[in-house]
Order: sequence, then structure tokens, then C-alpha cells
Amino acid sequence: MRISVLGCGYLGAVHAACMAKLGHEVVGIDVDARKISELSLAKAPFYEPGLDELLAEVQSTGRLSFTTDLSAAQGSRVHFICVGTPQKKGENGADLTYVESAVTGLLPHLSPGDLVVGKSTVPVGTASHLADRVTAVAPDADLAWNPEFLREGHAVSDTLQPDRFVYGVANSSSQHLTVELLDEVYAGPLSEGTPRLVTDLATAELVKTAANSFLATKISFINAMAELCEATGADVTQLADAIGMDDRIGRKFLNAGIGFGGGCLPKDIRAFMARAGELGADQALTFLREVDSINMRRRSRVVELTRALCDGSLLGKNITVLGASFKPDSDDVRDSPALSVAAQLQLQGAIVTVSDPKALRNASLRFPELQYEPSTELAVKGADALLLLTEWQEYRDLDPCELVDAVATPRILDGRNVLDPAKWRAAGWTYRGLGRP
Ligand SMILES: NC(=O)c1ccc[n+]([C@@H]2O[C@H](COP(=O)([O-])OP(=O)(O)OC[C@H]3O[C@@H](n4cnc5c(N)ncnc54)[C@H](O)[C@@H]3O)[C@@H](O)[C@H]2O)c1
Ligand SMILES: O=c1ccn([C@@H]2O[C@H](COP(=O)(O)OP(=O)(O)O[C@H]3O[C@H](CO)[C@@H](O)[C@H](O)[C@H]3O)[C@@H](O)[C@H]2O)c(=O)[nH]1
Repeated sequence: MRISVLGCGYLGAVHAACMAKLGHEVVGIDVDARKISELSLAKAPFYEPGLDELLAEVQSTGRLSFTTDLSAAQGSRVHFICVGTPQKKGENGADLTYVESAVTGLLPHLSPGDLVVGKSTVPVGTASHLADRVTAVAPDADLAWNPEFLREGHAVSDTLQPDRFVYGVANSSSQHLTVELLDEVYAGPLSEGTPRLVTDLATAELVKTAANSFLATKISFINAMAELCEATGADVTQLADAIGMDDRIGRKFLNAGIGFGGGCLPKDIRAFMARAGELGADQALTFLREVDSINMRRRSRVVELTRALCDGSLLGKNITVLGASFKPDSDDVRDSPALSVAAQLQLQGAIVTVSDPKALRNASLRFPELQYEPSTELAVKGADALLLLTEWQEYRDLDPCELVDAVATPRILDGRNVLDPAKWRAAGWTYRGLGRP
């Protein structure tokens, strides 16, 4: 099937490559000429494990191409909308200008029988409004909402082997054709047993924001427990292991630390609250305000703990921050807790050096005032304290005995609770975890 993908960022570039891998003929379209020229050379414009290899593989088949020319969408049967929906400046709500302009640009290129499929995360009600816009101009075309649940760092496998598909479809006479078309798009994973749920448009939109809200709540719950552990001398890691053994709770997403960031969870819970307010249902989501504030409190807590670790003063202290991306195996620094902590420490007088295996280019664009050093060995040299804030494997594997002579004072704050405190203490370090004695 011929497919177009509008928006080739973290979601769309992976989606386009994966659709080609499933055997479809795909054109990826983006307004960003730099991204398109890199993708045309089979090079991912961001770091995502396995994506460069997949792009090279599918581009060699001739089934995948990229362009900035929206008219290339003409002739595709299915058009995926994968453009950004960031938080509006100074407000909680989602900025839908990119979605609106992508749909506006697409309308003249639609043919009868075409299907527009939204994958971007949008406030509930957006899909029905966009469906009206599509059918007003192209009465024989349809719109469905098919939210995406991939995680950065695992984006390729999450797209090819998702936990489930959700098809939000409009209540129309062509509903069964829409479902059949989506089944044809996803025939590969469906034949391997991936479940699919067919819902109305509003439910599909809500499934996505509810899932991210639940994940954010789980993280803030364990971080609230970490605050209590800090107040009582208990150990939040053991607590998470113990409650996580209950099948009804589960151990996943119970890692306490400096909290969640990225281009999704923080802005999605805020947009959800804003939309609930517009719908007169804001009371239903007041708990998300608490989820957000517990999360932001973690960042200030790390700054305070670093000050305490540095004998009560940050002024002139050399602090090395290990990790810049919002999570390991990604170069994405959107709302990165690590960079937010690094910037706060610098503002309070510390001399901060940030290191990261992949994210330094993005980090230096966003925080040009910080110092960056790609080599871990050089970054830690002469440090008064190390802060492990993004748990890349190479930081988990650091040898405390090898490192102890490189730093000025052997102090480490483990912001992700991934190091073995006994091993670090035995090597002469002052070790601090979060919510750990
Ligand atoms: N990143 C993820 O892991 C992920 C996962 C699931 C859902 N989502 C959702 O997917 C959407 C995209 O997120 P992202 O992380 O890929 O964002 P992104 O910023 O990486 O990519 C968005 C892309 O859309 C392009 N764009 C903007 N306007 C356009 C237009 N009119 N026509 C064509 N392209 C246009 C931008 O140039 C950019 O390359 C968001 O709604 C997000 O919430 C993201
Ligand atoms: O136990 C945990 C798990 C995660 N995190 C943090 O939470 C954030 C988000 O992590 P994760 O959810 O793995 O990353 P994303 O790639 O942002 O994926 C989320 O957001 C995407 C965009 O909506 C969804 O598609 C995914 O299903 C959803 O997991 C990161 O900062 C993590 O460090 C924790 O602090 N503790």
C-alpha cells in the first residue's frame, strides 16, 4: 500500500521506516529541510538505536523516500499525521498549530477513499474537529485516530511489535472500511497476535493521555515514597521491589529518582489538565497537579542534596553531571531533568560540566551557558562531586576504584539509584542515593 507520513521527528521518522519494513511504499514528508536531507541519505536526524540500520535496509529496497514537498502525499491511500503537539508557551494546553497546518496542507491532495490517520498526541475532541474538516473538503475520505505508544530508545521494536493497536473511528457508514484499511496497514504485527481495539475517536484520544497520565502517576507515587523514605531512613528501592511483587501493582515504572522528563509525559499531563478545565471537568484531574509538583520537587531536591554533599556551599564547586538526555539510549533533551538540575546548580554558583554519550549537541543548543565534555574521563577530572542523572549503561558500569583518584573529592549523588552503594563506599566514596539511607 502507498502511505504518506507527515512529520518525520522522533515518532514519524521511525513510523515511516517501520511501515516500509512492513512492505508498504512510504513517503515521509517534513517542513524541516535539514531532517529530510539527512533522512534521504538514510541517516536518522536523532539518535535512536537501530534506526540508521533500518533506514539503510528499507531505503535500499526503494520503498522509502523523503521530501519537503507535500504534494508527494497525492496517490497515497493512508496519510499518517505525526507532527508535534508541544506545550503552548506560558500555558498548560497543547499547541495544535502544527496538526492544523499539516491537515490544511494535506486537504488538496486527498482522493476519494483516502484515510487520514492521526498518531500525534492531541487533546480529546481534536480528532472529531479534524474529521469534520476532512469530510467537508473530501466527502469520500475519512479520518481515524490511532495513538502511538512507542518509547524513545525502543522506538523501532515498539512500532513493529506494539502491545496493542487502538483504532479510533468515526461513527459513519464507512467505519468497517476504515478498520479494514488499518488492518491492511498493520497486517504483519496483527498476524503475529498483536491485539487491536476499535473505539470511537474520543476514546482513542483519551486512551493515549490516560496511559501517559498513569505512567506519570506511578513515577510520582514512588518519588513521593522516596520523600518519606528520606524522612525516615527507609529504602525506596527495597520498597519498590516489595510492592512491585504484587501482580496488581507490578515493578515497572517504580524507579524512584530525579523524576520524569521528555517530550511526552510532562506536557501530556499538563495538556490533559488544561483540556479537562475546558470541558468543565477539571476536578477529575486535580491529582495530576500533584503528580507534576512531586516531579518538579525532585529536581530541587537534587540541588539541595548536592549542596549538602558539598559541605553546604555550591559556590565555585566543580560539579560533573553525567547524563544530559531525559533518559538513556536517546539524544532527546526536551524537559530533561538532568539539564534542568545542571542549569540550577550553575545559577547557584557551581562550575558545572555535563557529559553524555549522545545528547551533547542538543544539550548545548538548549543550554549554551553550560560547559560540555564528551569524554567521561576528562569530565570527572578534578570534580568536587559527581551527579549521575541519566542512567546510560556506561555510567552504570563505572568502576569506583578506577575513578577515585581522578576526582578532587570522591562524592557521588546517584540520581537514578542504579549504583551499588556498598561498592562505592568501599572504594572510598561518599555515596548519596535518592530515598535510600
Ligand atoms: N517522541 C515520542 O516518543 C512519541 C511517542 C508517541 C507519541 N508522540 C507524539 O507524536 C507527536 C510528534 O512527536 P515527536 O516527538 O515526533 O516530535 P518532533 O518534534 O520530534 O517531530 C515533529 C515533526 O513534525 C514536523 N512538522 C511540523 N509541522 C509540520 C507540517 N505542517 N508538515 C510536516 N511536518 C511538520 C517538524 O518539523 C518535526 O520534524 C507528538 O504529538 C507527540 O506527543 C511522540
Ligand atoms: O520508573 C521510572 C520510569 C521512567 N522514569 C522517567 O520517566 C521519563 C519517561 O520515560 P519513558 O516513558 O520510558 O519514555 P518516553 O519515551 O517519554 O515514553 C513515554 O511517552 C511516550 C510519548 O507519549 C509514550 O508513547 C510512551 O508509551 C511513554 O512511556 C524518563 O525521564 C524516565 O527517566 C522514571 O523516572 N522512573
